[in-house]
Amino acid sequence: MTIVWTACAFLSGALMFSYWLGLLARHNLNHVGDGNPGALNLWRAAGYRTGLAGIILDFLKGYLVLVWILGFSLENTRIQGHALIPVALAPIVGHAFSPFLKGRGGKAIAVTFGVWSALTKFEASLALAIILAVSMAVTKLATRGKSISSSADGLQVVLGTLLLGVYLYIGGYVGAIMWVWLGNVMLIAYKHRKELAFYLTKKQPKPGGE
Ligand SMILES: O=P(O)(O)OC[C@H](O)CO
Repeated sequence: MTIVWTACAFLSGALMFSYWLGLLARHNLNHVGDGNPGALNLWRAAGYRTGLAGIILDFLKGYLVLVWILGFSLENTRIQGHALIPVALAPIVGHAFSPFLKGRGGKAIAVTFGVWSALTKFEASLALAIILAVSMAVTKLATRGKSISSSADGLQVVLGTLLLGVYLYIGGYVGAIMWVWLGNVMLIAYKHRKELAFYLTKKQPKPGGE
């Protein structure tokens, strides 16, 4: 049954709501900002109302499918032990490599929040949101309010997801949850590889996503 649940979770994650909302508003997100088919570029292209709808739908496709499969509590879920790992990672993989976009997909930030909200009853998502907010506030202070590069944005997201692991570990999370976190970090780092590469090559990533 794990394969069936993983497939359902993957399919839900693969639904590219922000990209499709962009098309409905006559914008191809591949040509907006950094080309990521996510809610930030939808917001830029189609305004805050459509952008918010994209954030909510991209969040819910990770949250609702896992609540449906796992229930509201991991203690009483039908998915036991390490079977949780592929099921929980599937919505993130689905968004990151969506077959609806020929495997290209997005950076998987919004769906990551949805997944952690389902796994930890919002606790880890709140922690990640606070980590990212503090990191952005510190950066704003350090740069005296100047807007920062997409590389710096990407680095913050990757470091924030890494720090989430420290929070989870200190919070007593063990076993499958920590493997889900590790898989999540690797996926987020891979999807931000061009931004991270800047710190090695000093070449800014070109607009156009992948
Ligand atoms: O990570 P995504 O693809 O959900 O997109 C969310 C934001 O647009 C990323 O900045």
